Amino acid sequence: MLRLALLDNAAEFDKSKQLTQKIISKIQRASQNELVARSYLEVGYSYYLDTGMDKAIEFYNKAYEIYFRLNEESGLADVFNSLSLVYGEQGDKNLAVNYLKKALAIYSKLGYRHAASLAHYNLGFTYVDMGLLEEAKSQFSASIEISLDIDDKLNLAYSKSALARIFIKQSQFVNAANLYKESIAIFKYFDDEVTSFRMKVGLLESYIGSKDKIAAGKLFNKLQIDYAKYGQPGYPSKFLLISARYHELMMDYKRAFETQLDYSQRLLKNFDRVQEQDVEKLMVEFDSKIKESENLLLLKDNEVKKLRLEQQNSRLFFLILVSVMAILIMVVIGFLLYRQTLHRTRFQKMALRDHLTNAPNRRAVLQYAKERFSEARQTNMNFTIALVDLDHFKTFNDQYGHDVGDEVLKSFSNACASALRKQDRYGRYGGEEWLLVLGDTDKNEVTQIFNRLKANLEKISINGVEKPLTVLFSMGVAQYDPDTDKNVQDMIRRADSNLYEAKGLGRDRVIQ
Ligand SMILES: Nc1nc2c(ncn2[C@@H]2O[C@H](COP(=O)(O)OP(=O)(O)OP(=O)(O)O)[C@@H](O)[C@H]2O)c(=O)[nH]1
Repeated sequence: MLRLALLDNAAEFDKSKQLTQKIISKIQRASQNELVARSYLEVGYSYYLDTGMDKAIEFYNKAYEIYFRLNEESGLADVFNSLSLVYGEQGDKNLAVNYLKKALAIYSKLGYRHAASLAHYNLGFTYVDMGLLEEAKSQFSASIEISLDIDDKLNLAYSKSALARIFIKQSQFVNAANLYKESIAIFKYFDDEVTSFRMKVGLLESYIGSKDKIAAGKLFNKLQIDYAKYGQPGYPSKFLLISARYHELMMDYKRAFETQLDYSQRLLKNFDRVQEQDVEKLMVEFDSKIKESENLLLLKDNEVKKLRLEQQNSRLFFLILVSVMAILIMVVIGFLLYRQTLHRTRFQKMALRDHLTNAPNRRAVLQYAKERFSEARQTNMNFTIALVDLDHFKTFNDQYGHDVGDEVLKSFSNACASALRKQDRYGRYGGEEWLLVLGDTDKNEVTQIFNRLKANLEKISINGVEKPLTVLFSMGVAQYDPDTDKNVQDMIRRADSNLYEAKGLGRDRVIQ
């Protein structure tokens, strides 16, 4: 199953399909028990990642039949959750909502509060897509309430920022600003500067909305420095769009125009990368909004003519007015383009997070590793990857139940977040397997990171478990070697074989 996950991540879908067939034939020979149902879920998820939605539904339904026969409610809830993802992606939002509600009812009944808060969160986003903002608000509020109760800081921060976004849509800028501030404080606590930056852009948008020039000015200056650090070159960052609105607020129309133009050009380049289907949809809406823009242009044109008659001597004034009109049109067009991409960007973001631990998922961390790899090839800089696998993790599930196993995974994610340095990233790679991507790091520093992580996992308190638990893990490391590594998968294979060796030598160690 882990091999299947590795192939999915490496986008080696042909091999993944062969392996899938093998798993299916083995499953068919095995007895119809819970393990089989879990395997169907995994195979379904593999098809989902490869956009084989019909096959994904087929396997989720097989898992459903077994869980239904076994009367295994938590399994049923997982199936509903998975189905909601598929239908949400296919655009059937009503069905996605129905499945999420069913999963939520079960998680609430069983007291799986973490899973319930995530289901509220996902429901909130589905409602936003359907334009049901009040329903979305109550889902995000419920997610906030549970996250506060179970002290899940990350989910709390994400839910608050989602709620803030709705307040912005409803022009309740003071409420939005307060929520963004609370959310920023949490991301700072986790040292997550990149997400903090995104939230601060939301805060700036709130200040601009409430026309608070002083607060907006201070924040804008800070964000310009952050943008140089955390912005993606060439990408149509939302920060640019908000910057244009900021300059407009400050009546610096020239900069507003230039920034808006820069944003629009990046956005147009980005269109090449979106699917044809998305573009068609965008164009339909774009056309109708262009007509609105033309009407606006006509209106403004009349105004200009009138002003020209009244102020024929004032050439300068005329030029300023034309500039303002151009900016207005660009802002309207930019806003429409932004609305289209927002939808897609949010789903992309959700697709990059692990639902259980809130950590980056395997797709996200692998993408990051690939970027670091091509950077290292071009600049000859060093970088390191490490595969981490929890030791005897199955015994946590067997001894204390699946719920405690989930908590152990969350604790491991939190331990990673505090043990790693600013230049490092991590993500959940498989069930209890994690991938760390480390910046320029020698062997000694790898050992230090291993020890820091180990120290963080020495005494973990978990609700419902009397004594603190100690979580051990094994780590396999690979340094980038320009002579042998042709792609990041070569490095992962070497790290995997070191991990295998660490396990063979008795676990609880790092091999590099
Ligand atoms: N609670 C919980 N368990 C999971 C999750 N994903 C995978 N698992 C379980 O993790 C266990 C992994 O077990 P094994 O692959 O045998 O490995 P292990 O027990 O960690 O032993 P070693 O890796 O050999 O040290 C399986 O029982 C899976 O069911 C999850 O999201 N939550």
